[in-house]
Amino acid sequence: MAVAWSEKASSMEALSLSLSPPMSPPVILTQDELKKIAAYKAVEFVESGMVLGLGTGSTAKHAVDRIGELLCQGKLNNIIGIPTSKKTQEQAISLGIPLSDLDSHPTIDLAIDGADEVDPHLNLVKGRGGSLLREKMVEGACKKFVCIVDESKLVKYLGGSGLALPIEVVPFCWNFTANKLQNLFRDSGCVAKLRNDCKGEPFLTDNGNYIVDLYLKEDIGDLQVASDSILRIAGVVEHGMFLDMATTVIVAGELGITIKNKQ
Ligand SMILES: O=C[C@H](O)[C@H](O)[C@H](O)COP(=O)(O)O
Repeated sequence: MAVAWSEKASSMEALSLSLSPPMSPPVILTQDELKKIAAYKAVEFVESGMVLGLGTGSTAKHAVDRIGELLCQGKLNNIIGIPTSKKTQEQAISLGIPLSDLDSHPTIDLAIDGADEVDPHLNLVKGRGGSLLREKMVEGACKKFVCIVDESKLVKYLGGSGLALPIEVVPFCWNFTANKLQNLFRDSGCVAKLRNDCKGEPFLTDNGNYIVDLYLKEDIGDLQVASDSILRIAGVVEHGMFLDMATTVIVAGELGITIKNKQ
């Protein structure tokens, strides 16, 4: 379902963005504004009393801010948030969103989170912010997972953006694991690189693990086969492909919002 900006006043009003009158030049929105529009639209799915998976990243941050705002205004009540990272946990606490975890709430009504890539079948790449493991645990426990992206995240196939497919690995002999991963996809011209932080040290996930980023030159074919092969390598904790998990993807682009639902 595609909705043009001019017809989509409610999301835009929520953002207090001024729309051009009909026939005037199109409004040029920044990437962050598009992320915010997708996030606000997703929060329209939130109802009082829900247990919510709270995503991580620059897009999900807008959704968490909006949930906090609606709680503060009394327009939402009795929300319980399950954060997907320490950063989101801190943000939610600062906004006064009550929090819990999967141990206490093993079933989540709705999760809202961003993605790094979305393919035409609504498969995702996630984890370029390093939060893929907790995201996969939380979003795997959801009745509904609404993914929110700006249109730059749409790809023909996973890996198609030329950016990384992140794999969380244990630090022990990470180079051994990285070589195994690179060999697995050598026919796709794969290069595996350990992710470093801004100080040049190995990037540490919230779980104390490392991230090996896989750069793929070609489509890796059957994603379920690829997923199973990655997870069979000892040393791999989880990968950033989220296959068949998103129930809805909200895409914000220059021409409007597109809502894609899982078939
Ligand atoms: O680890 C990070 C998460 O998977 C993010 O949801 C993903 O990287 C998208 O982040 P952003 O909304 O900042 O592009």
